[in-house]
Amino acid sequence: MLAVLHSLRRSTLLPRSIRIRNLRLLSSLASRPFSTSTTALDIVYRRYGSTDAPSRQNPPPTLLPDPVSGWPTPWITAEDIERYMCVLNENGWDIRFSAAHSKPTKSHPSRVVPELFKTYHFANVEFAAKFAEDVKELMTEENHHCVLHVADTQLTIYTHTHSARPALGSKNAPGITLRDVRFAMLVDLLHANGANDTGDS
Ligand SMILES: C[C@H](O)[C@H](O)[C@H]1CNC2=NC(N)=NC(=O)C2=N1
Repeated sequence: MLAVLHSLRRSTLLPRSIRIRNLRLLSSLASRPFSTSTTALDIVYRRYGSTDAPSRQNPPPTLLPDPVSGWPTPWITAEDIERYMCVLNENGWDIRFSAAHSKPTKSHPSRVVPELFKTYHFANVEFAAKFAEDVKELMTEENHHCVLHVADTQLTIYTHTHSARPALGSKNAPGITLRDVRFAMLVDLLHANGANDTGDS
């Protein structure tokens, strides 16, 4: 790494501005511990500064929401979005509005709802299918049910909470709650823990 720094400093091929920017970039990389891959766990820990190796058994105490009890569950608040969504988004989760997975009710046979979703990529169909089975087990453990869409070597997970309500509203309305945030993080931890054997790309 240092050799690269020296060669860049000497190279006159690059305009001075790019040379300096590259040097700053490289020196910052050189000073940081070299990580081979950034998994969900790394991002979570880098953000919260824990040093011990995380695992599903001991997820980061600062970030993973506690299990939520009772229904309807309040929607996530603006503070929740600030605290959780940036990390989830860094880990590949996004939000969309769709009626595809809403649970039909008498008053709403079909309803557009917000849902968290993420697509995982695997080296082959078997790994994708195995991970889908692991996620189904997690659904049972958490008593929280999401939609899995397996397409060849890709697995997309959609989650929202059917029995939910706006934090301060009175009527129930499906939405994204801390149940979904917790579930998404547990799936990422499951994936990060199993990354070596699912061969995900
Ligand atoms: C009675 C049962 O515990 C509830 O219906 C649970 C089951 N799993 C669930 N899963 C999801 N995604 N939303 C819910 O509101 C929900 N409710």
